[in-house]
Parts: sequence; structure tokens; C-alpha cells
Amino acid sequence: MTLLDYSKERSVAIKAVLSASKVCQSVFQHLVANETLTKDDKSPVTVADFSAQAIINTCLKEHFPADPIVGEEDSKDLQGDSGKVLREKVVSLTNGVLSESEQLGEQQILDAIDRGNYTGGAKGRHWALDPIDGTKGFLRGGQYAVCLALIVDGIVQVGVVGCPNLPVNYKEPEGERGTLFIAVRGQGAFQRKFSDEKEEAIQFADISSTAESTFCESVEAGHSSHGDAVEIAKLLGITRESVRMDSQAKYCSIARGDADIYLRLPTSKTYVEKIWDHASGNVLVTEAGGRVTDVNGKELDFSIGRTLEKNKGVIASKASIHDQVLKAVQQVLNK
Ligand SMILES: Nc1ncnc2c1ncn2[C@@H]1O[C@H](COP(=O)(O)OS(=O)(=O)O)[C@@H](OP(=O)(O)O)[C@H]1O
Ligand SMILES: [Mg+2]
Ligand SMILES: [Mg+2]
Ligand SMILES: [Mg+2]
Repeated sequence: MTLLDYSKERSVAIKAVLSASKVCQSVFQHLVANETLTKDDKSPVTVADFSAQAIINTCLKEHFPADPIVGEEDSKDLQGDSGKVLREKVVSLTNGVLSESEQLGEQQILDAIDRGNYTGGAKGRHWALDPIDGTKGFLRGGQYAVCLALIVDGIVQVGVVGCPNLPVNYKEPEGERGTLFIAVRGQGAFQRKFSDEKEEAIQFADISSTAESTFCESVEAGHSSHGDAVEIAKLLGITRESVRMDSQAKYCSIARGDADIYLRLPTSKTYVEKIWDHASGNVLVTEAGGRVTDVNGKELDFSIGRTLEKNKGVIASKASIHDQVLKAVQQVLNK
């Protein structure tokens, strides 16, 4: 049996995520209010979401033409007369970060976005892409993340997360921003600056009890119950104030020890989590010495399609305290 090292997937994913992160940064600088659409589920989507998906899917097609992609966005809102204004912006922004030889026509960009329409599943390989995770964070100048993962036979093997607004060192919040996180299953977790290829290994903080830990939680109370988190913190003896941020930057933050526990506590009976919101973070946390389950203690199942239909909520923490955290979560949720 040949052992797959995924080195090509790793380097292509890094290149794609960095290039898409650049388009997001450039859009933010030129952001105008009417460039934001609201989707059926009331979540926002911007020109940057579309451009980032076009760039990454084009890069994946070039290097892995046979690989299908599960991407969050589709080109529906860019089609026809009603989509003309937005479409033209997406075309010019996308080409703005591509070199002369890489320039894309309008149809190529729409087709690239729609390469993300794969249904997912348990067999073979596919990519999971969230071109901007935390679009609300992006719009408010806070944390957001460009997230790309390779799933093989239902297991996440490679995860790359670009966090354009995350300080390289959380102890220097005013220092350089733009941090890239990289993990390959069985090969550890790493971070690097956007500006420098040098990587450093990362791991969870060295805590010995939950009382020493800090929560990292959603900004939006509608995405994770803040009230339940307070109750759980009490049970775990946590006194430190929670860190709140949008996006999978939460997985990145705990993986490098800025905080310790990420809880996504169900707020509705009907919301189903999407694979692109959790795939890269899953392998990153695991490789940094953490564990991820849902609130029932089940591993996240990436093998059933575009959603995590079989799971409810997410608990990510250092592996050694995970059982204790899970127990506290269940105690509060079962009340
Ligand atoms: N009701 C509900 N419950 C849980 N999750 C939801 C819900 N609605 C949306 N979403 C998804 O949340 C993604 C953003 O997650 P965040 O962790 O950034 O949320 S938060 O803004 O910090 O609260 C967000 O991802 P993006 O659309 O990529 O920003 C959505 O996929
Ligand atoms: Mg979205
Ligand atoms: Mg998302
Ligand atoms: Mg998104």
C-alpha cells in the first residue's frame, strides 16, 4: 500500500486559500453597502464570497481536475439581468488578484463557482469549501476565515484555514495580522504568517484542569447559546471571560492555545450544520492535540453529504479535558 502524504494537496490548498484571502482583503477595502446580498436563510453573502469561491475552485480544477467540490456558494444570484451589477464586480475583483495569464472570462467565473455543487458523500475524495466563513465578521471588520478541506472516504485529511484579520501572535493584538493554519491527518498542525512561508507547529495550551480554561464562542447568540455556555462554565469552574469571534478562527484559536474550548450549542431544533463550516477546523484541532465531537459525544460525520445531519452542535477542546466538558454540556442541555 502506498502511504499518501497529501503534500501536493497541502501546497495547492495553501496557494488557493492565500490567493482567495487576498481578494477578501481587497474587497473589504473597497466595500460598498449594496454589494451585500441576503440569502433565503437571512445570512449575508458578498462579492468577496463569490470571488473567493471562483479563485479556489479554479485553482483546484487546474491541479486536481477530477476532484469534486462541496462549496457553500452558487452563481444563482449572479445570473441574468438582475445579477449583472454584482456579476461584473465579481469578474473584475477576481481578475484583479489573478496574474495576466490566469485571467478568467465571465462564464468561466460562473462555471468555477458552480463547480462547488457536489453533493458530497462517503465514497472517494472531495473538497469542502467555505470561501468566507463568518461573512458577518468580515462585514464588521472582525474575524472571518477562508476554509478549504479535503475529505477522503468521509474523513477530513487536509485542512487549510486563512484568517486575514487574526493576529499572528494573540499576545500582540496590534501586531501583524493574517495567519494561515494548516493540518494534514497524522502530520501535526501548523501556522504561518501570510507574509512568510516559514511554518511553526502549534498545539493546545498546556492546561491541567478545566478551571484554567477559556471558552471561545460565537459572536452571534443565534449560532450558539450564550446562556447555556454560562451554565456550563460554572460546572467546569471557569472564571475567565469567554473570547467571542466569528468563523472557524475559533478552531484555530484553540488549536494554538489562545483559548481552550469551542462550544457550538444548538439554538434551534431545525438548524443543520454544514460540512464546510467544520471540516478544516476538525482536522486542525485533532492534529493540535484536541478532540471534536457533537453534544452527544459523537464524532462529526462528514460522510453523508453537504450537511452534518447526523450531529447536533459541536464541542472542541483539548483531548484530555474533553470527557469532562462533554459531561458538563450534557448536564446543562438535559436540564
Ligand atoms: N442558526 C444558525 N446556527 C448555527 N450556525 C448558523 C446558523 N445560521 C447560519 N449559520 C452558520 O454559521 C456560520 C458562521 O459561524 P460563526 O461561528 O462565525 O457564527 S458567529 O457569527 O460567530 O455566530 C455561517 O457561515 P457563513 O455563512 O460562511 O458565514 C453559517 O453557515
Ligand atoms: Mg454563508
Ligand atoms: Mg461558514
Ligand atoms: Mg461562508
